[in-house]
Amino acid sequence: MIVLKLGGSAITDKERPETLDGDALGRAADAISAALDGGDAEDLVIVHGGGSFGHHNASEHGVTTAAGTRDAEAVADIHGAMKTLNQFVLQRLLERDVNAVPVHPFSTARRDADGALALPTGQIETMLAEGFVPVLHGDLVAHAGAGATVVSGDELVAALARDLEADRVGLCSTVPGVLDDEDAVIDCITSFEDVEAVLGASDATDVTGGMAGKVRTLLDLEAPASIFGLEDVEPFLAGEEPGTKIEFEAS
Ligand SMILES: Nc1ncnc2c1ncn2[C@@H]1O[C@H](COP(=O)(O)OP(=O)(O)OP(=O)(O)O)[C@@H](O)[C@H]1O
Ligand SMILES: C=C(C)CCOP(=O)(O)O
Repeated sequence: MIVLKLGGSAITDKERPETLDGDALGRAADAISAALDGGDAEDLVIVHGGGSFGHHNASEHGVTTAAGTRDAEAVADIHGAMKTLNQFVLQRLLERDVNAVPVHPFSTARRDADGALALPTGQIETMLAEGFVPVLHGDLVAHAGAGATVVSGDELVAALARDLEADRVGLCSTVPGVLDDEDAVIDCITSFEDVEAVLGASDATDVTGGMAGKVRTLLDLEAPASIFGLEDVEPFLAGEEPGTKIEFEAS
Protein backbone atom coordinates (compact mmCIF):
# COMPACT_ATOMS: atom_id res chain seq x y z
CA MET A 1 0.00 0.00 0.00
CA ILE A 2 1.46 3.32 -1.09
CA VAL A 3 0.60 6.89 -0.07
CA LEU A 4 1.78 9.45 -2.63
CA LYS A 5 1.57 13.21 -2.15
CA LEU A 6 1.66 15.48 -5.15
CA GLY A 7 3.09 18.69 -3.71
CA GLY A 8 1.13 21.80 -4.47
CA SER A 9 4.34 23.55 -5.47
CA ALA A 10 4.96 20.82 -8.09
CA ILE A 11 1.54 20.89 -9.78
CA THR A 12 0.73 24.62 -9.61
CA ASP A 13 2.51 27.88 -10.24
CA LYS A 14 2.88 28.82 -6.57
CA GLU A 15 3.81 32.43 -7.37
CA ARG A 16 0.45 33.18 -9.04
CA PRO A 17 -2.81 32.70 -7.11
CA GLU A 18 -4.99 29.86 -8.38
CA THR A 19 -2.79 28.96 -11.36
CA LEU A 20 -2.40 25.33 -12.35
CA ASP A 21 0.82 23.95 -13.86
CA GLY A 22 -1.09 21.78 -16.31
CA ASP A 23 2.03 20.22 -17.89
CA ALA A 24 3.45 19.19 -14.54
CA LEU A 25 0.13 17.75 -13.37
CA GLY A 26 -0.21 15.91 -16.68
CA ARG A 27 3.26 14.37 -16.23
CA ALA A 28 2.43 13.26 -12.68
CA ALA A 29 -0.85 11.76 -13.90
CA ASP A 30 1.02 9.95 -16.73
CA ALA A 31 3.42 8.41 -14.20
CA ILE A 32 0.57 7.30 -11.91
CA SER A 33 -1.40 5.83 -14.79
CA ALA A 34 1.68 3.96 -16.11
CA ALA A 35 2.43 2.54 -12.65
CA LEU A 36 -1.13 1.30 -12.18
CA ASP A 37 -1.20 -0.20 -15.69
CA GLY A 38 2.12 -1.92 -15.08
CA GLY A 39 0.89 -3.55 -11.86
CA ASP A 40 3.01 -1.37 -9.56
CA ALA A 41 1.23 0.38 -6.71
CA GLU A 42 -1.72 -1.96 -6.41
CA ASP A 43 -3.29 -0.03 -3.53
CA LEU A 44 -2.60 3.66 -3.99
CA VAL A 45 -3.88 6.64 -2.03
CA ILE A 46 -3.09 10.06 -3.48
CA VAL A 47 -2.98 13.30 -1.50
CA HIS A 48 -2.29 16.67 -3.07
CA GLY A 49 -1.21 19.93 -1.52
CA GLY A 50 -2.34 23.46 -2.22
CA GLY A 51 0.43 25.32 -4.00
CA SER A 52 -1.15 28.47 -5.39
CA PHE A 53 -4.61 27.16 -4.42
CA GLY A 54 -5.38 27.38 -0.71
CA HIS A 55 -2.22 28.94 0.72
CA HIS A 56 -2.96 32.42 -0.66
CA ASN A 57 -6.59 32.18 0.46
CA ALA A 58 -5.63 30.94 3.94
CA SER A 59 -2.98 33.63 4.27
CA GLU A 60 -5.48 36.39 3.29
CA HIS A 61 -7.86 35.20 6.01
CA GLY A 62 -5.06 34.81 8.62
CA VAL A 63 -5.72 31.07 8.89
CA THR A 64 -2.92 28.56 9.60
CA THR A 65 -2.66 25.10 11.15
CA ALA A 66 -3.05 26.75 14.58
CA ALA A 67 -4.94 30.03 13.95
CA GLY A 68 -8.52 29.29 12.95
CA THR A 69 -11.56 31.08 11.57
CA ARG A 70 -15.24 30.93 12.48
CA ASP A 71 -16.25 32.84 9.34
CA ALA A 72 -18.18 30.53 6.97
CA GLU A 73 -17.25 32.72 3.99
CA ALA A 74 -13.55 32.31 4.74
CA VAL A 75 -14.13 28.54 4.99
CA ALA A 76 -15.94 28.56 1.63
CA ASP A 77 -13.08 30.52 0.06
CA ILE A 78 -10.20 28.34 1.34
CA HIS A 79 -11.98 24.98 1.07
CA GLY A 80 -13.44 26.04 -2.30
CA ALA A 81 -9.95 26.76 -3.70
CA MET A 82 -8.78 23.31 -2.61
CA LYS A 83 -11.81 21.66 -4.16
CA THR A 84 -11.12 23.48 -7.43
CA LEU A 85 -7.58 22.07 -7.51
CA ASN A 86 -8.93 18.62 -6.53
CA GLN A 87 -11.24 18.77 -9.56
CA PHE A 88 -8.24 19.48 -11.84
CA VAL A 89 -6.28 16.58 -10.33
CA LEU A 90 -9.23 14.18 -10.67
CA GLN A 91 -9.87 15.29 -14.22
CA ARG A 92 -6.25 14.63 -15.31
CA LEU A 93 -6.31 11.20 -13.67
CA LEU A 94 -9.71 10.23 -15.09
CA GLU A 95 -8.55 11.25 -18.58
CA ARG A 96 -5.86 8.57 -18.17
CA ASP A 97 -8.31 5.92 -16.93
CA VAL A 98 -7.16 6.10 -13.31
CA ASN A 99 -10.15 5.17 -11.13
CA ALA A 100 -9.75 8.32 -9.02
CA VAL A 101 -12.40 9.51 -6.54
CA PRO A 102 -12.42 12.61 -4.30
CA VAL A 103 -12.20 12.63 -0.50
CA HIS A 104 -12.60 16.07 1.11
CA PRO A 105 -11.02 16.12 4.59
CA PHE A 106 -13.19 19.08 5.78
CA SER A 107 -16.23 16.78 5.64
CA THR A 108 -14.62 13.99 7.61
CA ALA A 109 -11.63 15.00 9.76
CA ARG A 110 -11.35 17.16 12.90
CA ARG A 111 -8.84 18.45 15.44
CA ASP A 112 -9.27 18.29 19.22
CA ALA A 113 -8.48 21.26 21.50
CA ASP A 114 -4.79 20.23 21.54
CA GLY A 115 -4.68 20.33 17.73
CA ALA A 116 -4.43 16.53 17.36
CA LEU A 117 -5.87 15.38 14.03
CA ALA A 118 -8.49 12.61 13.78
CA LEU A 119 -8.95 11.36 10.21
CA PRO A 120 -11.42 8.50 9.72
CA THR A 121 -10.08 6.01 7.18
CA GLY A 122 -12.77 3.30 7.04
CA GLN A 123 -14.29 4.80 3.88
CA ILE A 124 -10.83 4.97 2.28
CA GLU A 125 -10.18 1.28 3.03
CA THR A 126 -13.52 0.40 1.42
CA MET A 127 -12.72 2.56 -1.61
CA LEU A 128 -9.39 0.73 -2.03
CA ALA A 129 -11.04 -2.67 -1.65
CA GLU A 130 -13.55 -1.67 -4.33
CA GLY A 131 -10.82 -0.68 -6.78
CA PHE A 132 -10.91 3.11 -6.41
CA VAL A 133 -7.93 5.44 -6.04
CA PRO A 134 -8.88 7.92 -3.29
CA VAL A 135 -7.59 11.46 -3.87
CA LEU A 136 -7.44 13.62 -0.71
CA HIS A 137 -6.10 17.15 -0.41
CA GLY A 138 -4.77 19.65 2.12
CA ASP A 139 -7.84 21.40 3.49
CA LEU A 140 -9.48 23.04 6.47
CA VAL A 141 -10.73 20.97 9.40
CA ALA A 142 -13.08 21.81 12.27
CA HIS A 143 -10.84 22.48 15.28
CA ALA A 144 -12.25 22.39 18.83
CA GLY A 145 -11.96 25.86 20.36
CA ALA A 146 -10.48 27.45 17.21
CA GLY A 147 -13.14 27.26 14.49
CA ALA A 148 -11.51 25.78 11.38
CA THR A 149 -7.76 25.46 10.82
CA VAL A 150 -5.58 24.24 7.96
CA VAL A 151 -4.52 20.62 7.66
CA SER A 152 -1.58 20.13 5.31
CA GLY A 153 -1.39 17.32 2.82
CA ASP A 154 1.79 16.20 4.64
CA GLU A 155 -0.15 15.76 7.89
CA LEU A 156 -2.84 13.78 6.04
CA VAL A 157 -0.15 11.57 4.47
CA ALA A 158 1.23 10.76 7.92
CA ALA A 159 -2.23 10.00 9.35
CA LEU A 160 -3.12 7.78 6.36
CA ALA A 161 0.22 5.95 6.46
CA ARG A 162 -0.24 5.14 10.15
CA ASP A 163 -3.87 4.04 9.97
CA LEU A 164 -3.64 2.12 6.72
CA GLU A 165 -0.20 0.67 7.59
CA ALA A 166 1.37 1.95 4.39
CA ASP A 167 4.37 0.07 3.03
CA ARG A 168 5.85 3.21 1.48
CA VAL A 169 5.26 6.94 1.48
CA GLY A 170 6.36 9.38 -1.22
CA LEU A 171 6.25 13.17 -1.31
CA CYS A 172 6.80 14.70 -4.70
CA SER A 173 7.72 18.38 -4.60
CA THR A 174 9.31 21.07 -6.71
CA VAL A 175 12.82 20.08 -5.62
CA PRO A 176 14.65 16.77 -6.37
CA GLY A 177 14.93 16.08 -2.62
CA VAL A 178 16.02 17.87 0.54
CA LEU A 179 19.00 20.01 -0.42
CA ASP A 180 22.12 20.67 1.67
CA ASP A 181 23.88 24.04 1.93
CA GLU A 182 25.53 23.41 -1.46
CA ASP A 183 22.20 22.49 -3.09
CA ALA A 184 23.11 18.80 -3.33
CA VAL A 185 20.37 16.26 -2.58
CA ILE A 186 20.78 14.71 0.89
CA ASP A 187 20.48 10.90 0.54
CA CYS A 188 19.05 10.08 3.92
CA ILE A 189 17.82 12.00 6.98
CA THR A 190 17.52 10.29 10.36
CA SER A 191 17.41 13.29 12.70
CA PHE A 192 15.88 16.76 12.51
CA GLU A 193 18.84 18.35 14.31
CA ASP A 194 21.26 17.07 11.65
CA VAL A 195 19.53 19.07 8.90
CA GLU A 196 17.70 21.84 10.77
CA ALA A 197 20.16 24.50 9.62
CA VAL A 198 19.43 23.90 5.91
CA LEU A 199 15.67 23.46 6.19
CA GLY A 200 13.59 26.46 5.33
CA ALA A 201 10.03 27.48 4.67
CA SER A 202 8.66 27.46 1.14
CA ASP A 203 9.93 30.12 -1.30
CA ALA A 204 6.29 31.05 -1.98
CA THR A 205 3.26 31.86 0.20
CA ASP A 206 2.84 28.80 2.43
CA VAL A 207 0.94 28.43 5.69
CA THR A 208 2.06 24.90 6.56
CA GLY A 209 5.80 25.05 7.14
CA GLY A 210 7.54 24.26 3.83
CA MET A 211 10.36 21.72 3.84
CA ALA A 212 11.02 21.94 7.59
CA GLY A 213 7.40 20.92 8.33
CA LYS A 214 7.63 18.10 5.80
CA VAL A 215 10.80 16.58 7.28
CA ARG A 216 9.51 16.89 10.87
CA THR A 217 6.25 15.13 9.95
CA LEU A 218 7.98 12.30 8.07
CA LEU A 219 10.57 11.64 10.81
CA ASP A 220 7.67 10.63 13.09
CA LEU A 221 6.53 8.00 10.64
CA GLU A 222 7.52 4.34 10.83
CA ALA A 223 6.83 3.65 7.14
CA PRO A 224 9.79 4.36 4.81
CA ALA A 225 9.32 7.82 3.28
CA SER A 226 11.01 9.69 0.43
CA ILE A 227 10.97 13.26 -0.87
CA PHE A 228 11.69 13.67 -4.59
CA GLY A 229 10.91 15.71 -7.69
CA LEU A 230 8.23 15.26 -10.32
CA GLU A 231 10.52 13.25 -12.64
CA ASP A 232 10.89 10.62 -9.91
CA VAL A 233 7.20 9.77 -9.41
CA GLU A 234 7.42 6.83 -11.80
CA PRO A 235 10.62 5.29 -10.33
CA PHE A 236 9.20 5.75 -6.82
CA LEU A 237 5.98 3.94 -7.74
CA ALA A 238 8.07 1.18 -9.36
CA GLY A 239 9.78 0.51 -6.02
CA GLU A 240 12.91 2.68 -6.25
CA GLU A 241 14.01 5.13 -3.56
CA PRO A 242 14.72 8.39 -5.39
CA GLY A 243 15.56 11.73 -3.77
CA THR A 244 15.90 11.93 0.01
CA LYS A 245 14.92 9.04 2.26
CA ILE A 246 13.56 10.00 5.68
CA GLU A 247 14.03 7.33 8.33
CA PHE A 248 12.04 6.98 11.53
CA GLU A 249 13.47 9.00 14.44
CA ALA A 250 12.65 6.94 17.56
CA SER A 251 12.04 9.31 20.51
N1 LIG B 1 16.77 22.39 2.38
C1 LIG B 1 15.77 22.48 1.48
N2 LIG B 1 15.72 21.60 0.46
C2 LIG B 1 14.74 21.67 -0.48
N3 LIG B 1 13.73 22.60 -0.44
C3 LIG B 1 13.72 23.49 0.57
C4 LIG B 1 14.73 23.47 1.58
N4 LIG B 1 14.45 24.46 2.46
C5 LIG B 1 13.35 25.09 2.01
N5 LIG B 1 12.89 24.52 0.88
C6 LIG B 1 11.69 24.97 0.15
O1 LIG B 1 10.65 24.03 0.39
C7 LIG B 1 9.84 23.99 -0.77
C8 LIG B 1 9.01 22.73 -0.74
O2 LIG B 1 8.04 22.90 0.27
P1 LIG B 1 6.54 23.20 -0.12
O3 LIG B 1 5.75 23.20 1.15
O4 LIG B 1 6.43 24.40 -1.00
O5 LIG B 1 6.28 21.91 -0.99
P2 LIG B 1 5.01 21.17 -1.55
O6 LIG B 1 4.57 20.14 -0.59
O7 LIG B 1 5.42 20.71 -2.90
O8 LIG B 1 3.89 22.29 -1.73
P3 LIG B 1 2.51 22.48 -0.93
O9 LIG B 1 2.88 22.73 0.52
O10 LIG B 1 1.91 23.66 -1.60
O11 LIG B 1 1.77 21.22 -1.11
C9 LIG B 1 10.84 24.08 -1.90
O12 LIG B 1 10.22 24.58 -3.07
C10 LIG B 1 11.84 25.09 -1.36
O13 LIG B 1 11.42 26.40 -1.69
C1 LIG C 1 -3.63 25.79 2.51
C2 LIG C 1 -4.38 24.73 2.53
C3 LIG C 1 -5.82 24.89 2.70
C4 LIG C 1 -3.88 23.33 2.39
C5 LIG C 1 -2.38 23.22 2.26
O1 LIG C 1 -1.91 21.90 2.11
P1 LIG C 1 -0.36 21.70 1.78
O2 LIG C 1 -0.07 22.40 0.50
O3 LIG C 1 -0.16 20.22 1.68
O4 LIG C 1 0.45 22.27 2.91
